Amino acid sequence: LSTSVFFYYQKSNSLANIRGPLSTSWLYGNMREFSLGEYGVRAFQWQKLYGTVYKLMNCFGERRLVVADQKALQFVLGNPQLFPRAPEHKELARILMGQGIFWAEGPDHKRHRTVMQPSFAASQLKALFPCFQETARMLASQLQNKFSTNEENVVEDVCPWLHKAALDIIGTAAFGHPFNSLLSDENAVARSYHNLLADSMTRGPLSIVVDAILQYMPVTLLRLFDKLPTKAMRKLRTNRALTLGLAKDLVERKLEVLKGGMESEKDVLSQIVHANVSQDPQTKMTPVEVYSQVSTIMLAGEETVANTAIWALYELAQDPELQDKVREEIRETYAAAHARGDTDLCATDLDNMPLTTAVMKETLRFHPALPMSLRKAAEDSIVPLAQSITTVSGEVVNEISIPADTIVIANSAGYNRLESVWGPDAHLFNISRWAKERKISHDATLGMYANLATFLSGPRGCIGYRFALIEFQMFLIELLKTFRFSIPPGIRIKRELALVTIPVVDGDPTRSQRMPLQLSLVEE
Ligand code: HEM
Repeated sequence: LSTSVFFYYQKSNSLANIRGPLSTSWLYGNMREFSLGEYGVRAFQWQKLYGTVYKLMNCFGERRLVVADQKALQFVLGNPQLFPRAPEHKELARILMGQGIFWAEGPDHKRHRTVMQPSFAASQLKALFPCFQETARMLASQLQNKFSTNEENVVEDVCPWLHKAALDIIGTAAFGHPFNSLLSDENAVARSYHNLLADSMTRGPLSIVVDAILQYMPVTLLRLFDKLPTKAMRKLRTNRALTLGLAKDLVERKLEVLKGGMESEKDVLSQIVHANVSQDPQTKMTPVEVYSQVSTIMLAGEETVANTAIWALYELAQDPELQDKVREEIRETYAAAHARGDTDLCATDLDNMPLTTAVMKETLRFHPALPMSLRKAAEDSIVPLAQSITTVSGEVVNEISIPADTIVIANSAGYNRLESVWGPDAHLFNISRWAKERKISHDATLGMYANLATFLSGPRGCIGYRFALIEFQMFLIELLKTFRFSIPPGIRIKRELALVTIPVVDGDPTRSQRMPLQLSLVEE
């Protein structure tokens, strides 16, 4: 305890000169305003007031650092050995996804990444294009079934549909295993992912305090959390057991294909299993690690893409003119494919749709699925800043000292709204910023795609971002080709945080994930 108190005061002193909002509560600090209610409202106000790096009070007076500065983010995310995940967050990753790449740190993470990275290469994913296409079409066709004869429009919550479609794509493209969840609810593994994060990541004052207490617990005690008899933990345990069973079957099947000398299938997992078999015994992943990649890919790949596509539909539903323009681009792309003698689009057609791509980039900027990621300083560091900040004492500084044990909140949502990078309209959803003629500041580029922090950056940046982009684009193409979307009268949607940002209908006491949209059929 005395060591904790010593480090706590040491850390408090070094961060004392960084500005930030006053804490109104010793118990909650600023965390209720930061992470509860409509996500982002307060955080963006604070960023405007205090700059791209500011200090936040967590529970019991613990200070955290919120970082949206490009250079500082590059430094923190580019040096995972200096800024690993905190032990309690690593444990949460284990509870959710097992001992896969998301959980692994240091040389173990490098080992996982080396085996897995080639399976997510653009050339590999191109071969999987038909899986993306078929599922996106099935999604549109199932939604079409909601229209009974003569009905001009229907109001439908699009969340379950996008989640099922995202799961089905993971099934076929990532595992070569159809879940068919768009067709029926019979698959138990698929069912266990339904609302998994929204239901298990409780969003309330208690979760803030519990999260703060966890960091003072030894890992052995943290492990007991997994055994808690709560509804949320039971849901997570069931999900993990079912996914593990599936993972074992899948991996065994893929190993048999290899042993039988047959050509390996194209799906991501087959490629991973294949790559792992050919690895040096020192760098191979263990069977448990390979199984854990199944739950990791399921969770990391399903919730994120589904929510991103849901937010894109929300933005398009508010802008019928933009929707028509995108629909026209889709129609032209299909017409060009037919004109060259193809019956269908091919993967390279996706690269020639500037308007659709602009909608995707702007959605990823404006609604990052994971708005922040937490790291813990392993040692004292001096971190450079792209934009200087003014300290409490009035000094203007272009580097900051981050003491060991500080929790750093890598604020991707904040970076994606920086006026210095995105212009004075950074807080507006405006796809024209992606037009070629409008120059976006790239003083210090960040991220894996379009200078966005949405997929983060560095050695732990999203391994599946290319997969996500193809999937997202195919959803937009097939849905906009078939439907016009609008916001039903009297509905206001707000954004809440349940590890990922989810839509919630304002005033809904259940605060469940919902996005009711009005759909009408596009005339042929
Ligand atoms: C719009 C969709 C997506 C977004 C916004 C997104 C975002 C992210 C972010 C921010 C991280 C880093 C998280 C952290 O370190 O705290 C990450 C990691 C990861 N993502 Fe994605 N992701 C998306 C889609 C996907 C897809 C489709 C897959 C797989 C099919 C995937 C697989 C992964 C994996 C395995 C990691 C862990 C990488 C590592 O630790 O080395 N993601 N993603």
